Amino acid sequence: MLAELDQVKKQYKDFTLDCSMKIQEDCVTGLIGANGAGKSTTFKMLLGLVRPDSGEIRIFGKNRKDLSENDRREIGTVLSDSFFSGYLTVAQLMSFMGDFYPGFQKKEFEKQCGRFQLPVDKKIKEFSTGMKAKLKILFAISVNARFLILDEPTAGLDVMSRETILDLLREYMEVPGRGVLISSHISSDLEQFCDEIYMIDRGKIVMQEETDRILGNYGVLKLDDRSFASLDKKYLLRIRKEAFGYSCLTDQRQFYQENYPDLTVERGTVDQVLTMMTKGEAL
Ligand SMILES: Nc1ncnc2c1ncn2[C@@H]1O[C@H](COP(=O)(O)OP(=O)(O)OP(=O)(O)O)[C@@H](O)[C@H]1O
Repeated sequence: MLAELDQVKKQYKDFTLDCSMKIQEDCVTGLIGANGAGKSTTFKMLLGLVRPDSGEIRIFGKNRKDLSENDRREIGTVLSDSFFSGYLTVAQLMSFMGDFYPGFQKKEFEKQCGRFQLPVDKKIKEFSTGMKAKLKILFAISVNARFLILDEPTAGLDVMSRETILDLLREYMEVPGRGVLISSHISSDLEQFCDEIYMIDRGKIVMQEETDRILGNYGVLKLDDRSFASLDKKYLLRIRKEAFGYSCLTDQRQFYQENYPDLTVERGTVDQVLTMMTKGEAL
């Protein structure tokens, strides 16, 4: 296990976070939720930047305070803008990265900069948003950490740049024993990339599921009032009143497809499932 949050709680004035998660090796774990749902607070607690009020956080099986220097170097994260002095060039930054991160692979990093057309002799302040995002991910990957914690690494990027970054992360995951925790409010990113998805809503984890199971077994039924009244509801997770009748979320799509061939049963996308889990009602 790379990391575990066990009933971790944090209270702000009008916000309560109450979160349990497990992040496994060889697995990309996604945290998805609306703005203000608690994603960044969860990440900050994992990184030791926010102290939880209660609960336990373990990284590599240890409490944060027991992590060795080497353990800490095994955690890669997207560096904040403030880390990069905009007046430096990538070449200048590269020259001292090795002092901070002994695992920094300069040659590989340089190669990747070429591949992603990041000019090493241009000042970072002159980079576009997409170039900066790629640079940050490249740095995070190049320190050769076992565990990457990436809070919205694709935020503000166009489709092409997002794809590039996801490709980079896929390559990173080819080495056994590694793992990534990533958040995004773009659910299609997570759908393509994550093995396991946690959904967070107003500080609570409302669902945890393998992506393959979401895409393979979940579905949304669209029914009028009469069909809804006669429906077997035992496999419904959430229902939502609509103008036409009801939308219902199930994790047994096949059951409804086989037993109600006339019903409209849509394949569950991560986005649909999140919407139903957060806006629908439990039965
Ligand atoms: N230091 C703080 N003091 C008070 N409230 C805070 C603090 N940090 C976060 N919050 C509140 O906690 C809630 C969750 O914020 P958080 O940044 O974790 O959400 P998020 O899911 O990352 O959102 P976004 O997608 O917008 O980044 C918000 O209501 C926010 O106002």
